[in-house]
Amino acid sequence: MNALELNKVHIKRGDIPIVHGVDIVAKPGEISVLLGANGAGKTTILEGTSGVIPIASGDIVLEGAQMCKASAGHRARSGIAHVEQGRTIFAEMSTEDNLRVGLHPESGLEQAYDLFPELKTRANVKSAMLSGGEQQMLVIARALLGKPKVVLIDEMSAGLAPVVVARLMQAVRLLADQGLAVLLVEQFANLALDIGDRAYVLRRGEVVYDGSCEILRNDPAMLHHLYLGDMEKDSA
Ligand SMILES: Nc1ncnc2c1ncn2[C@@H]1O[C@H](COP(=O)(O)OP(=O)(O)OP(=O)(O)O)[C@@H](O)[C@H]1O
Repeated sequence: MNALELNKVHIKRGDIPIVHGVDIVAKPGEISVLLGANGAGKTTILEGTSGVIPIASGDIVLEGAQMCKASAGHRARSGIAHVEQGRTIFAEMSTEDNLRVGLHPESGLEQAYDLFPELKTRANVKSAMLSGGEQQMLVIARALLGKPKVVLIDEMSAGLAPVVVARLMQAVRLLADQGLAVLLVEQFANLALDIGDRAYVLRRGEVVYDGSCEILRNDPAMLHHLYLGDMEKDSA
């Protein structure tokens, strides 16, 4: 069964239609990668899915249960974790206290420290003092401790050094290998395609590619064309 399904989802920002009837799935054990140029609507889709913003129409289904009328809190408790852009930490609190905020009653902190041993060595440090990469590890680990069924990750690599991004990508792959469904929005398409299973390319709010990551990884010209589409014609 799919962990998460978006069926014919339309989303507006104010009165402006941004996302036009997208179908997206995320399966347990897999990474679905959502790619597209700036402004294509990737963040809007994640926010509509987690309930940060409402959707105009369509269905959001989590393990067979309709979510589109549920509050953001209900969706989170039901198993949709959203790692938003911008690394939202409680800066004055220690790493460990930040992790405890997300802790499911049946979880311990070990899962976070197993995934990112780096955080254990920084457990008692005020999280404002962590590096950008460590802060990103912290927000991903915190999302994990709520025992989600699907995790939505938005541009985790923003502003980080390539070696740190590679470390994060490896950890996300591990999460999927442990059975989680992941929907990953990423600016570095090639890195995401390296770890992903299924890819979606979004252009101006529409899915213009839905298929394997491998095909796109092996065809950079196709990827380029999917990103730019008729903008190439527009500028010709
Ligand atoms: N809060 C908002 N109010 C109004 N319009 C918005 C808002 N946030 C985003 N938009 C518009 O919605 C469209 C899609 O934005 P979105 O952030 O979803 O794209 P994206 O694909 O995630 O882009 P990026 O890679 O730059 O983050 C853009 O035209 C953007 O200007």
